[in-house]
Amino acid sequence: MIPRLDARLLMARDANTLDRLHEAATGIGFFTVFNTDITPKRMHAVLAQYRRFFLLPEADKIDLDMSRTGANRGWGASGSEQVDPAANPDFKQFFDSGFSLPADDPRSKLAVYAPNQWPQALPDFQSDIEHYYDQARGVAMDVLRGIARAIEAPDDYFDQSFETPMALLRGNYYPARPAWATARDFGIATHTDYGCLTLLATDGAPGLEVRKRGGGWIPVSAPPGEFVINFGEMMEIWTDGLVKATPHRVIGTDRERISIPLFFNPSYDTNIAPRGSGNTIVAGEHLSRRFSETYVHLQKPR
Ligand SMILES: O=C(O)CCC(=O)C(=O)O
Ligand SMILES: [Fe+2]
Repeated sequence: MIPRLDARLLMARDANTLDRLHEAATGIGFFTVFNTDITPKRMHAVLAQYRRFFLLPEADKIDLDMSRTGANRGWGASGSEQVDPAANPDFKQFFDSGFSLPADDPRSKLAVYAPNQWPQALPDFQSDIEHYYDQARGVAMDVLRGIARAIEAPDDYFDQSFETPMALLRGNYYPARPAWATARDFGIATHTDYGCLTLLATDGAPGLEVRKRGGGWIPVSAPPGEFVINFGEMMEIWTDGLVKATPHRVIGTDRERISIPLFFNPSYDTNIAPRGSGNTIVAGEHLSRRFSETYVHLQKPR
């Protein structure tokens, strides 16, 4: 049901793989890729870094708590994000890092380019995660070049929009579903991602479910080294609805789970209005609005 694509064939512009990419992007909005340059061994090491972080005592994480620092970098405690206004805040924890601009760049004051915040208790965490961030962006850009081809744009159509990407790398930690959880409680409630493309690594534990057109849910899982890819709201807008931003969720099981999405968002000033429409929709404004709707500490009283 969810197509599995070979990254090597995608890079080689294999016709059948491009056809399946087109079908996945314009249909279910999800697929997986294997055979990228990021090996399973590398992925296990990155997953282990995030696991170490999440298992730190609260006292080692509290200084990085976004609801205290106001930054959108660092630690999000359980209950700090509410992606669906009809559900309770998510019970997952997360850790965010992303693209920072040098202090002399006027855009460095924007929250989407804020400086990263790293845990002092884990000496190798920063370098390992920064390295993975570079690797993951490389894979995401390769897939976008395939998408450009699939929507009959030049292969490098998206490239210039990702020179200073608001790309956010997140580690999600889902504990086993708590005993107190009700029907309104989720690891992450139903949502669409905000950006262009999400490259998701997981520890292999099941939990992710993708909404089918016409209703129902499809479970999706991938072992370390295989990536789940989906598209976000900006891509759906940009392609005038051709590429689909599909709702998805994690209810949570009796097992803990770690997932690592790279939200591959373009540069702040990118115009994501439909190609050829003559309109302007600023990517950074869309992203900032979605953050202010879903981060509990930024939400306005309703
Ligand atoms: O953990 C997952 O499988 C999905 C996470 C997700 O949808 C998100 O962080 O936006
Ligand atoms: Fe998501």
